[in-house]
Amino acid sequence: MDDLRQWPDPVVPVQSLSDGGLTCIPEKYVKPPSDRPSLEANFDPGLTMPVVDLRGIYDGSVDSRAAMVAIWDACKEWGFFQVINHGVRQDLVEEMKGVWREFFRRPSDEKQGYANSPATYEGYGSRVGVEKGAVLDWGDYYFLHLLPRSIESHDRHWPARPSTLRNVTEEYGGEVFKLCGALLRVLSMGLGLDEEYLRRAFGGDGTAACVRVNLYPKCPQPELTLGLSPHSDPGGLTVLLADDHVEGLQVRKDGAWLTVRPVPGAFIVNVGDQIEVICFQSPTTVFACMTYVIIKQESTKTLGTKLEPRPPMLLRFLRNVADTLFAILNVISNGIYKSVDHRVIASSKDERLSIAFFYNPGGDVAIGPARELLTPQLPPLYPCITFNEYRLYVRKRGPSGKSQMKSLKLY
Ligand SMILES: O=C(O)CCC(=O)C(=O)O
Ligand SMILES: [Fe+2]
Repeated sequence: MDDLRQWPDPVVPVQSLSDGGLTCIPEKYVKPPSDRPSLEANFDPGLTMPVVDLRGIYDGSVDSRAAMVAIWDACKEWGFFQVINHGVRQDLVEEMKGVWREFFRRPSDEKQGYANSPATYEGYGSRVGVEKGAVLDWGDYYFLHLLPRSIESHDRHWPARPSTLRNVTEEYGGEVFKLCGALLRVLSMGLGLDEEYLRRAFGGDGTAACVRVNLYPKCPQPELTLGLSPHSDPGGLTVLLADDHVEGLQVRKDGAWLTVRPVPGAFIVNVGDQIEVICFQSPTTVFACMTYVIIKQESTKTLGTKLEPRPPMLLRFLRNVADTLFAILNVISNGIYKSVDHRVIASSKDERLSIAFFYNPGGDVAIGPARELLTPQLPPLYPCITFNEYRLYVRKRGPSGKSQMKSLKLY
């Protein structure tokens, strides 16, 4: 059993490395060549993530049907979209960014007083997963539970300074929570389900929410590392407030990594694993997922033993075939909302701040494919397990490094 009370190696905040004025990044942040980002040609102007105006959904002042269709399509094709006129006050958004920037500027000793452990991740941290000697990401974060009240982070996990941080974060969390409720109604309707379906499936009043504030300090060698490794979000829906000035988020689209250009004042929304689990599984998707998992597992097993009886190039080729097959067949099946891999690249120019709000099922709520969407001929693709079990399984795998992060999805 992994010891979840402490990290396997001493944790050094990336901020302290960056402030120290390094010209080279330490070895343990250097990714293997196949995982390194290409810093050019990763923005395709012909392929931009949909931006949806939510005005009509709130007040009926414009036709909301077009916005709903845009959201349904985006969830199937991208797993991501941006929203404008989202109902969260802009001054609150600015305050939220302000208090967290201020926190990260506090003295290092003060921040270390909130250092987190892998048991709950609450507090100030810099790594994910407890695998000893793992290649690390170039980023620090602060993680807090907001809801339900019964698991809201204890007072000791909340930074005392700046003094307005807690109030602002809770108010912001409350507003974004409402936005997620509205979005879940739209997503339920897109599946032909009753509009409260997904909200109920997530546990109604027991629905959970947490926030992860990410700080990616300036990096002297962004071509060798990543701010955040590829992963899909394990929960329900994520609402990301991205930095106004520094880009960094990349989304996997048809096998390529595309850099997202955040629209000013917008949130970036993405579908998490639990929504994909609930969605309808068409036979084509089942076939695609099975093929994908089998090839992927085989190649991981072989790589995992370090025997490498086959040359790594062949394995990489097989993985690419699996990824491509998965992408193509998913497009053909066109029937589900997808939880899509994303990652963050580091920047040599400036630090980047992002605030991810996670709307998750209650920990004890069992999530499985919607029965209403299954027929006897259509077996469910995913097992029905509680979100806590899912998280435990995820955590046991130790999310670090690309292949492990990618294998976190429970098929
Ligand atoms: O910083 C970003 O743009 C993405 C953050 C993210 O994916 C996460 O916190 O799960
Ligand atoms: Fe994420």
